[in-house]
Amino acid sequence: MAVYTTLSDSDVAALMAQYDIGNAVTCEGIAEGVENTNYKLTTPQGRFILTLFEKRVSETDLPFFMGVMERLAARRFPAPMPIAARSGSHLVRVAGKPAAIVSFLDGVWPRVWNGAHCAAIGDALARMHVALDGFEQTRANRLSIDGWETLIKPRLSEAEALRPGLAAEVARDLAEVRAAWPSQLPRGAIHADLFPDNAFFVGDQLSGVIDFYFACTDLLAYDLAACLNAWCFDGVRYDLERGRAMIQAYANVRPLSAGERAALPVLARGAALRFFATRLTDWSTTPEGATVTPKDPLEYADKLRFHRQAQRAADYGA
Ligand SMILES: Nc1ncnc2c1ncn2[C@@H]1O[C@H](COP(=O)(O)OP(=O)(O)O)[C@@H](O)[C@H]1O
Ligand SMILES: N[C@@H](CCOP(=O)(O)O)C(=O)O
Repeated sequence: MAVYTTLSDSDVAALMAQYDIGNAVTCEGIAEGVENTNYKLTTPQGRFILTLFEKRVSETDLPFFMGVMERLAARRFPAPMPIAARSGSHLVRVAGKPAAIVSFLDGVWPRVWNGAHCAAIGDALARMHVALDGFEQTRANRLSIDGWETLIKPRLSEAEALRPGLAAEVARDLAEVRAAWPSQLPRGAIHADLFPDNAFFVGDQLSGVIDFYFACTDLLAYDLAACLNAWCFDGVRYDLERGRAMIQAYANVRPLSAGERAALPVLARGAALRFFATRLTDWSTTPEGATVTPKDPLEYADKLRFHRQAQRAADYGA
C-alpha cells in the first residue's frame, strides 16, 4: 500500500479551498503504487487523483512533470491533465508535502498481457514521443548510468547475498554498458517507467498512461528498451513475438533509425540495470512491516542474463 501521508479532514478542506473544483465528497487512499501517496478524490465536478510527492521526487522537478502531462493532454494523448489551483499553479502544498491534482483516467492496468497489449504500448509510446517533440523544458535523467552505479556499487554485497555470483555479473554489466552506451541517438522527453501498472486499458484499447514522475530528457529508443523489459518477457524468457509487435507498432508511428535499432541490445541491458538498481535499493532499505511491498530485484537479474547473451537487434524482434 502506498499511502505514506495520511490526510485529516481539515487538510482536505484546506486543500480544496485552493481549487475551483468544489468540495471533496470522498477522498480515499489508493493502495497501489510504490513511490508517492495517491488519493482518489470525488467532488461534485467528478473524479480526480490527488498525489502527494514523496521519496525520490525532487520538488524542483515537479514543473517538468506537470509540463509534460499538460502538453500531452493538450495534444489529445491520454495522459492525466494537471488541474490548476486558483493561484494558477499546478502545484500546491498539503500536510507539508508538495501535491498536485490531476484528471482521473478510465480503465484498468492489465494483470496479464499479450502481443496486442505490447503493440498498443509501442504505438502509444511513439505517439507520446511525437507529441513531446520540441517540448522546451528539460530534465536530466538522474537514473542513467551514473545513477545506477551510485545505487548499485555500494550494494554489491547485498546482490551477492541474494544470488551467489550476481555481484561480479552486475559489475561487468555496469562496465560494459558504460563502454558501449550510445550518445548520438535522437533525444527528447521520455516517460522512463511505462510498466504495465502505468498503462490503463478498456477492453483491448489503451485508455490512459499515468505516472510521469520519472519522466526526463533522454534517448527516445531507451524508453522503448525500458518497455521491452517491462512487457516482453514471459517469466525469464524473452518473448520474441511480443518484442516484434511492440517494436513494429512503435516504428509504424515513429520510424527507428539504423543506429537506434543497432543500439537496442545495449539500451535494453542498461534499462534492466536501471530497474535492478532501484529495486535492489528498495529491497534493502524498506523497513520490515512497511505498508509498501518492494519489487523483486531478481526479476531484473534474470532479464540481465538474457541481455548478456543477446547480440543483435533481431534478438529483440527488431
Ligand atoms: N490519473 C489517474 N487516473 C486514475 N487512476 C490513477 C491515476 N493516477 C494514479 N491512479 C491510481 O493510483 C495508482 C498508483 O499510481 P502511480 O502513479 O503508479 O503511483 P506511484 O507513483 O506511487 O507508483 C494507480 O495504480 C491507479 O490505481
Ligand atoms: N516500475 C518500477 C517501479 C516504479 O513503480 P511505479 O509504481 O511508480 O510504476 C519497477 O517495476 O521497478
